[in-house]
Amino acid sequence: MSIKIGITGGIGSGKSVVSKLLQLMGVPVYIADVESKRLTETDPDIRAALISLLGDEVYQDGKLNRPLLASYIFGNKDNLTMVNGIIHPRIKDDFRRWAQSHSSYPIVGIEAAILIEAGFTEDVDQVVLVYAPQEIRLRRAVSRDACAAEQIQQRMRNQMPDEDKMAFAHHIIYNDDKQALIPQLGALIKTLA
Ligand SMILES: CC(C)(COP(=O)(O)OP(=O)(O)OC[C@H]1O[C@@H](n2cnc3c(N)ncnc32)[C@H](O)[C@@H]1O)[C@@H](O)C(=O)NCCC(=O)NCCS
Ligand SMILES: Nc1ncnc2c1ncn2[C@@H]1O[C@H](COP(=O)(O)OP(=O)(O)OP(=O)(O)O)[C@@H](O)[C@H]1O
Repeated sequence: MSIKIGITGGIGSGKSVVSKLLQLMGVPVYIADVESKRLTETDPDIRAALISLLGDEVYQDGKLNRPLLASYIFGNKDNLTMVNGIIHPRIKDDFRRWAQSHSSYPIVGIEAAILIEAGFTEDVDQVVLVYAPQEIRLRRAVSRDACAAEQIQQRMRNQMPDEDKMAFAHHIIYNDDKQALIPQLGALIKTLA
């Protein structure tokens, strides 16, 4: 059985970069953002539940209306909780199956911004926090997504502050423009293996 690591960090922290590097270093990583995109479009139970909450327009030509869902959940905590309650159990089941099918690897990972908030920590052995100060995260996310700072800040308000996530982390990878990532990840793999 593999050691399962949960890779987390708020929006713009650099989780995707860290996950890509880990994959290059031989660690398969389940990317929750990508898989949740797949599941929201293919899982009939998720589709039915989202349509009953938001109406038919939440899907357009079979594709999820992402701006509509985003404005529904990021502006209202109750809506966020409801939608998370529909999608997260499915991601958990899917990750369990995926981990089983990758059990020959010594280490596997799951990358999720809201690993801790969504209770995915129960399904992993160790939590790895990718940390960058909030102003760096905001700058990176704004330039990556070419969107307004306010839009990123709205998502940040719906995530636990990364400083609070430190209490749950077994390992912290600093992605703060001061420390290089590859040596930190090499040391992490050595510690885990
Ligand atoms: C709301 C949706 C449609 C917005 O889509 P969009 O293409 O604009 O953004 P994308 O999916 O690339 O997410 C970008 C970032 O937003 C943040 N985010 C997304 N969902 C959530 C959430 N439920 N709670 C807090 N932050 C979130 C994360 O930092 C994520 O990396 C989409 O994020 C979604 O379906 N979210 C619900 C599923 C979920 O919880 N995904 C996150 C798993 S980590
Ligand atoms: N060390 C770094 N140096 C320069 N740019 C970086 C660094 N780390 C990340 N970035 C850039 O910052 C942006 C955000 O990084 P990334 O997409 O990995 O964040 P994330 O934590 O996965 O965010 P999200 O929660 O939105 O998925 C990307 O455009 C990425 O290329």
